[in-house]
Amino acid sequence: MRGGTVVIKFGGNAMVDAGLKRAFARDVVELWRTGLRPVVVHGGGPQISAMLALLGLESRFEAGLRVTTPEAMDVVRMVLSGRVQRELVGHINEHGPFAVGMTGEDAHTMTAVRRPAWVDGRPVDIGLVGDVVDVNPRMVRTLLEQGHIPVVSPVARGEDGQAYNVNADLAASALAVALGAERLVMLTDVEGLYANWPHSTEVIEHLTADALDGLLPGLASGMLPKMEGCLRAVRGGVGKAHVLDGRVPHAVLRGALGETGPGTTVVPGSDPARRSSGRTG
Ligand SMILES: Nc1ncnc2c1ncn2[C@@H]1O[C@H](COP(=O)(O)OP(=O)(O)O)[C@@H](O)[C@H]1O
Ligand SMILES: CC(=O)N[C@@H](CCC(=O)OP(=O)(O)O)C(=O)O
Repeated sequence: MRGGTVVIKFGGNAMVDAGLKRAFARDVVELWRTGLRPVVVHGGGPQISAMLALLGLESRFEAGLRVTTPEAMDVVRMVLSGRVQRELVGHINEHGPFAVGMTGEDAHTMTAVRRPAWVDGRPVDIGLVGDVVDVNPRMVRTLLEQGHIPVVSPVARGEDGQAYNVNADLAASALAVALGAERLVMLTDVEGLYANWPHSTEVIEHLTADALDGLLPGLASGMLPKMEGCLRAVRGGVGKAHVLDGRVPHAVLRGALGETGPGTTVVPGSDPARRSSGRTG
């Protein structure tokens, strides 16, 4: 294999459309054919919420993280690795024997500790939510060396053997660091990081790690773990992290191949942020 490793986070919100999922799978195989080594980490937040609702269980988030009871944890595991991952693996494998699904629990790939959410400067108990503290990338590397495309569900194992629900952005980031990935590409359902959201759709196109660090405390909901993931990635040695609109055809090709275009790119270092001329309102 010639190319470097690219970790791609495919968000649950970018996966709501069957056509988009098929197009994403085609693009990932295309990347593999160019010689890159794609690793997919998938989300599934909306799909988990839908299943919880069907079962009459509550969905509640604190600082962008799902409050996860033991009952909810069973549903998270079932939906992520029993449904969302299976579907994605199936779409990729329409093109050949490429994809192999696994979770962070497999071969102790991701070890997590229970994490609180920080709300108004105070820790809040959010149940079985994990922060990845150790990644053993051996299994993922073996799959890559065998010519496979790993598709990883964001569930990690605690030292106690307990399964923990990990935000997929943070799982992708931890894996990208451990693999020494060239890039981390996060596909979501907005054009990138908006400055002053929800009052404006002005995309911040370029951010250094230090500038992003300063912005993090002001970020809300799903963007908080995503940008925290980008920050951890570039500080951990990943060359670039992109947040791109997964609803746009071939966004993943653009991000992984390093072509410029709409979206937010985070790089290591400390220059100021650069913004596009988007709409404000
Ligand atoms: N500053 C921001 N810029 C863009 N989107 C934001 C911002 N703050 C919060 N959001 C919300 O974050 C969402 C993306 O995160 P999330 O719902 O977790 O998506 P994904 O499933 O792709 O991880 C957007 O749809 C938007 O509603
Ligand atoms: C702790 C936590 O919040 N875990 C997430 C895992 C899935 C995820 O991150 O999915 P998206 O990328 O689609 O948001 C959840 O339960 O929704």
